[in-house]
Amino acid sequence: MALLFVTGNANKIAEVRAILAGAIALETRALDIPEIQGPSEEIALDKARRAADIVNGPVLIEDSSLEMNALNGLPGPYIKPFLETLGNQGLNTLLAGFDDKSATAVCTFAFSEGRGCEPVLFQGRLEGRIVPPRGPPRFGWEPIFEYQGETLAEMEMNKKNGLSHRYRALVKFQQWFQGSQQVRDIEN
Ligand SMILES: O=c1nc[nH]c2c1ncn2[C@H]1C[C@H](O)[C@@H](COP(=O)(O)OP(=O)(O)OP(=O)(O)O)O1
Ligand SMILES: [Mg+2]
Repeated sequence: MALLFVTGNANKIAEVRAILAGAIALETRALDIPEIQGPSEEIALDKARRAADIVNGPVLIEDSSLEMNALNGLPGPYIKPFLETLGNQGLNTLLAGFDDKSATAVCTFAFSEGRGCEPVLFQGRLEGRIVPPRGPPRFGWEPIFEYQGETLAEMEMNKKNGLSHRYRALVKFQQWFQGSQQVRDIEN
């Protein structure tokens, strides 16, 4: 049976499909679920509970955040409204007064078995730095997040999908999910 990935973001779907490369069959549903305030982990747990309530079955969701170290981790999970309001140039300006441009991209997946089931979390982190935009504006803050000399926007998709915060989180999820399916096969 296909796993339902709930997100309103088409770029996330494309990346998750490319990273899983068919290892887990995926269905998707575009729901824009309200997000609480708080740490990424709490946001992801709450998003998964709401998604499981809506679809009344097993769901996978993810929450992405961008932590700027000079700002003690802000914007963090609030990166989406910051990006929408300031743009990539404005996100650079936030760090204008600091020498420390380092930042961490964080991807937190949450999987719930269904209504009333406590979700399980899987997190991946990628450390880089914030730079003036370079590369095509394909997806979000890719043009300003530099990793080993290249912005994510300058990278080949395959390369990003083999090292990203999302890849690192999905490796953990895939290992856990396939293990839990095997246990189920033995039990059934
Ligand atoms: O790899 C990435 N490279 C560049 N930008 C990225 C990436 N991953 C997320 N982003 C952006 C999209 C959104 O502006 C924010 C996360 O917000 P976030 O709430 O997790 O995503 P969303 O609302 O677009 O979709 P969803 O329906 O899954 O919540 O960071
Ligand atoms: Mg969102």
